[in-house]
Amino acid sequence: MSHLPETPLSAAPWIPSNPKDPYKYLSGFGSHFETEALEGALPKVQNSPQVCPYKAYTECLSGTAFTAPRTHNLKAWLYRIVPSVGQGTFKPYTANPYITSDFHSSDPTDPSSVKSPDGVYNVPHQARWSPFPLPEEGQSVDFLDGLRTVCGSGHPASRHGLAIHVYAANADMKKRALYNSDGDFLVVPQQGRLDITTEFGKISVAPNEIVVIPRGVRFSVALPDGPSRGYIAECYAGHYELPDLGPIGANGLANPRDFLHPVAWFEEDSSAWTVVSKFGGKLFEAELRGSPFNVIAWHGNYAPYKYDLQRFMVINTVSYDHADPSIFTVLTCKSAMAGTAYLDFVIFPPRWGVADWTFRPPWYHRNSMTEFMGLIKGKYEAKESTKGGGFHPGGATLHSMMSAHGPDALGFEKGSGAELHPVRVADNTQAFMFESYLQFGITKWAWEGSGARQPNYMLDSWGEIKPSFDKTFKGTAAEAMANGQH
Ligand SMILES: O=C(O)Cc1cc(O)ccc1O
Ligand SMILES: [Fe+2]
Repeated sequence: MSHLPETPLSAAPWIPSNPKDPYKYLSGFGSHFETEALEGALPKVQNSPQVCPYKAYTECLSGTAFTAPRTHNLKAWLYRIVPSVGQGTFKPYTANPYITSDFHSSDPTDPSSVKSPDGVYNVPHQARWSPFPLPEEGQSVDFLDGLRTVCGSGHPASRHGLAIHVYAANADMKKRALYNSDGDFLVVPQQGRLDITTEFGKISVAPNEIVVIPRGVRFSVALPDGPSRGYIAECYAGHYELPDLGPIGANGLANPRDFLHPVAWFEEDSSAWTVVSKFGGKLFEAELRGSPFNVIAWHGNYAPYKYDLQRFMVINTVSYDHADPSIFTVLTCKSAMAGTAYLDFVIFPPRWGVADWTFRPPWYHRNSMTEFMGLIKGKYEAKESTKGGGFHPGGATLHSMMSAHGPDALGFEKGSGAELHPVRVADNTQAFMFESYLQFGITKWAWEGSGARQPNYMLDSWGEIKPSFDKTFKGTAAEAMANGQH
């Protein structure tokens, strides 16, 4: 019997991840765009004429220091009905106390408890969470109030580190806009589309797509599909870039033309709005004189963008061994250390598995990097066991630097007994990893407040692993060699 699918994959239709997306986009990672919602709204030639077309105000939004090298310099020029200074005084926003950037205990060796005085857990424990809870029926929670910090490292004040958040919401943000002073938000929806109005225009993003909202960009989220959930990686340092391709060549992985930026869109609304700034990990609110979405035209290379993960061109072995997961890097936020990321965004997309003589699932390992994983849909290879809850869409795992992990007992059994035909791996699934060279602290909400952490994850996954040590067995590779296959 053939192990190949009955319908050839090449005959299957290409279905985009977001077929209902109503918006138009500008394509190209890092391009310098021009877009106007009113014809002639962009000043010709210069950035700041004495009086702008339509008597708009000029405003510059920079994503890097003025003096950053040209290859990394990011900025946008916005032409708006009123400038962003049309705002009241900031005061603390207290409705959501679950966002933080305090990740390091002052006494990590506290012998009485692994819990630090500020409620952060700095522990090497392998952790797994069942799907994070959605708002209960009768509750009305928008994207802003549904944000929860799970873990992170460093602090935005020194522009070093990152935070990982999840969101769970069931209501639109209405006349509230959020911007992040601390870093870029990389949003990975897991359930429900996000209809995001930004200063730069509108973006629709569905599960299996991602969206990046850069530092400073004001946005408001509506939920056309109702209850929504997802993950966010926030980098306090630089910005997300496409990874270098090295010997892969000029093409492959995430291709630049598949990154989509909004076209200018504005509304004339002078009623009272609220703007919320995340600043130093805390939230502050101020009144706005009118909608912040009043930009009639913009140009530049600093703008939000989205990407359909289905467009990722997957590269992997066609000979032997399990390749390092860095081959699946979509975006990276580099540190100053060569080849070492603050944060790599890595996916585990549908693909063919063809490796000969090989244990095909991931190997057991202890990584010098920290690995946070989430699941958008389907299941993740090598996590076969559902004991204690399993790894499900909307859940997460954290394997901190040097903390041992790998296939669970059942995953090992299946992987070491599998017939090595070409097989489809991860069809209709999408797992992802936020991988970082930093050590993470885990928030009190994630550890105990969410109710989602699986306390016996280690034993449930790996407790049944037993030695099958056999002094006479020379290994499958030796067998293959003896048969002249290796
Ligand atoms: O731990 C994990 O499941 C992520 C992972 C996947 C893989 O294929 C190789 C290494 C790795 O850390
Ligand atoms: Fe790993």
